[in-house]
Amino acid sequence: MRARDNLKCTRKQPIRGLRAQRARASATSSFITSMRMPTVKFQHGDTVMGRWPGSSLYYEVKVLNFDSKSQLYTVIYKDGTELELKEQDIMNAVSFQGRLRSRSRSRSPGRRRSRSRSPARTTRRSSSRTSTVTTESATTRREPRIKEVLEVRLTPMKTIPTDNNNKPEHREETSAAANKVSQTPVSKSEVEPEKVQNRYNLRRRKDDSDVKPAEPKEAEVEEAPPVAPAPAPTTLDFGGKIGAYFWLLFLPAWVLYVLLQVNQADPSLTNPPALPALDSFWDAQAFGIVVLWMWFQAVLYILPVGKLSEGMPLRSGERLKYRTNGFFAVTVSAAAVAAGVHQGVDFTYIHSHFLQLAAAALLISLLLSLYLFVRSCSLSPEQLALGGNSGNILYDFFKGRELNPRIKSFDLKFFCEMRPGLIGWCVINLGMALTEMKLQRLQAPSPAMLLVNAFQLLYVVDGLWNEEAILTTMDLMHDGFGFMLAFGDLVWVPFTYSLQAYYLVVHPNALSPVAVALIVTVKLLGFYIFRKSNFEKNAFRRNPADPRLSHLKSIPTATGKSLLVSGWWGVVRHPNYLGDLIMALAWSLPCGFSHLLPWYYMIYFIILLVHRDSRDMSECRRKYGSAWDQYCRTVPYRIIPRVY
Ligand SMILES: NC(=O)c1ccc[n+]([C@@H]2O[C@H](COP(=O)([O-])OP(=O)(O)OC[C@H]3O[C@@H](n4cnc5c(N)ncnc54)[C@H](OP(=O)(O)O)[C@@H]3O)[C@@H](O)[C@H]2O)c1
Ligand SMILES: CC(C)CCC[C@@H](C)[C@H]1CC[C@H]2C3=C(CC[C@]12C)[C@@]1(C)CC[C@H](O)C(C)(C)[C@@H]1CC3
Repeated sequence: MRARDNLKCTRKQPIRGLRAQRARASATSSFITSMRMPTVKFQHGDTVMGRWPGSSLYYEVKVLNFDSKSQLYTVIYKDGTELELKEQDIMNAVSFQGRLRSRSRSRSPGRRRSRSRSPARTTRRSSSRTSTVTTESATTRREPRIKEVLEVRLTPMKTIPTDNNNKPEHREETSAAANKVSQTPVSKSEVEPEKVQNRYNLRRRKDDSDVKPAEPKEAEVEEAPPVAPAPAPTTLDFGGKIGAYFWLLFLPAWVLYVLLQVNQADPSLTNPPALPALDSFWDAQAFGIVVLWMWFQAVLYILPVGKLSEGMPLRSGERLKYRTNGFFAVTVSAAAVAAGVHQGVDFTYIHSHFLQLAAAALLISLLLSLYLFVRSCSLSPEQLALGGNSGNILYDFFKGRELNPRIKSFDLKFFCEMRPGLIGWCVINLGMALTEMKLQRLQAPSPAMLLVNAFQLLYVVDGLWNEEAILTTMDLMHDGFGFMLAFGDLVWVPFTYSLQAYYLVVHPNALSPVAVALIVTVKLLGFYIFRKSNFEKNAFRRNPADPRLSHLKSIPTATGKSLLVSGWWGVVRHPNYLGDLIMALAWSLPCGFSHLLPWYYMIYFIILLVHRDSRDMSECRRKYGSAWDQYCRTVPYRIIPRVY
């Protein structure tokens, strides 16, 4: 199987200052010790070609040190990054060139052409105005200008030829530019980067905080992450295969349970609700309404209104475009709903047919997940998410295989995450407010109901106003689209996040003006932290040189991306989760303390965010190695300062 992706990479982490000199001096002295070892193939000061861990990229490096115990060479890249490499990943520059030449002779020109780099995949570095070096790719450009970069093209193979020692074979080729290398790697390391990370000691050999801003040099202009097609995950999330079976059954059952509970006069764990007859879940009209709603949202999504935003670079270096017209969609939806209310459409139908509407959404999410799974079977490895191709059908069905399933430019994951469920949640809340007025004979919704409606509407509208920010979240960047997200987006979000409003319909809770003021303060505090921190991260990931972030400090990582270590990301490692949790508290408070049910969201959210945080921590540790460890030392708390 041939990869379409051409990868480029430069590193930019200059080592400066006294500590760096000391590090070099100690590296030299330990090298001198190791020089006595007859087995050392490369000598201190040798200029050789070093493979970049987890990829087939080779860079010119200088040998600094050999550690006879670990049998690792410490090498320094031209930009100052120091890494430890195994001998088998270092090549003498002369023999490397020789292999390139012979490889180049053996390739037909037609084949070379077919693998030429698309200009869209050529990225350009931007200089950083933050306090330390930032090295993210920023804009696309047409003319590759770099002289010192080796371009490598990955060709993932299903079978991995290895030599007798189970070591990967290497094949290289030259492309048109003399200094660029096209390679046809078939090594395990490209298929299993996680393992590679363990095998290599991917760490910078000095304290990151020493690194000072560097002016970008012309020779450092281009980069793309040294990435590979999706490997089979070594560790499985969500309790692995057994966990996936469990969640597949548990999640729909849980939705049913809470929806039946909320209607009870005294919802309680010790007071289980009676199960309705199976056929009462199906209602053709309710199904039609859900389909119509999704269709309406799909139409709004594809309208050529609003911005086309670029997603984060994929493993291939490519950046997808997304129509981020969420605010337009919510505005038109609000106008349509207002027109409906005005025309006398009975929105209390939502309350009276809640189970049937939820069942219809569940059916649609199941069908969608099946479709997603089937279409993912014919995909090439680079289109799969890392972690969704374990080989176990049910696990992969649950976790999601394809990273960015699209029908032409219609992005299914983005659409489902941001539109029908999220906007539907607000319509459901409105339906509950109207039902409360009807059942409790009120002229206007109760203050508690108003607060819940207003807070959650603000959350959704803010998400859609800042829709572009979703492109830097875990789901969009890393997770495959499968049952978990399809169900989460279409059933879980609209039908369980609206539970507080549903609860208030039949469980009124009077609030004093002081209580209202306090709850509003909690919400605003949470919202401020949530918005500011998400803004910082999103703006930084999009443009590390953003002048609005000039006061922030960051540390570089070996991947070229940097990590913010001041501002909100210097307070805790997930300040956006902190803000989100505080807001969740403000959503439950209006419902009072008589029952646990309206606190369900808060409890679920703590579990979800703690789990997400730990998933993200392992992913970041895998990606950023020692820079991540340093970030964790600098910012020791995960979500709540001084607590967790
Ligand atoms: N209401 C809900 O049900 C719900 C559920 C889940 C999440 N959320 C909200 O959705 C939003 C997105 O959450 P998320 O889980 O996707 O996580 P996130 O915090 O938005 O994204 C995590 C990613 O940020 C980057 N990052 C981490 N530390 C950084 C640092 N110091 N500097 C710069 N970048 C850093 C890393 O990605 P790269 O380095 O690869 O860029 C990391 O993988 C959050 O606000 C969360 O509260 C809401
Ligand atoms: C137990 C499972 C069914 C869990 C399913 C998880 C999903 C429901 C969530 C995962 C990421 C979440 C998310 C939002 C909604 C809920 C999720 C899809 C979000 C769209 C809500 C609005 C915010 O402003 C947001 C855009 C930041 C947010 C992004 C993540």
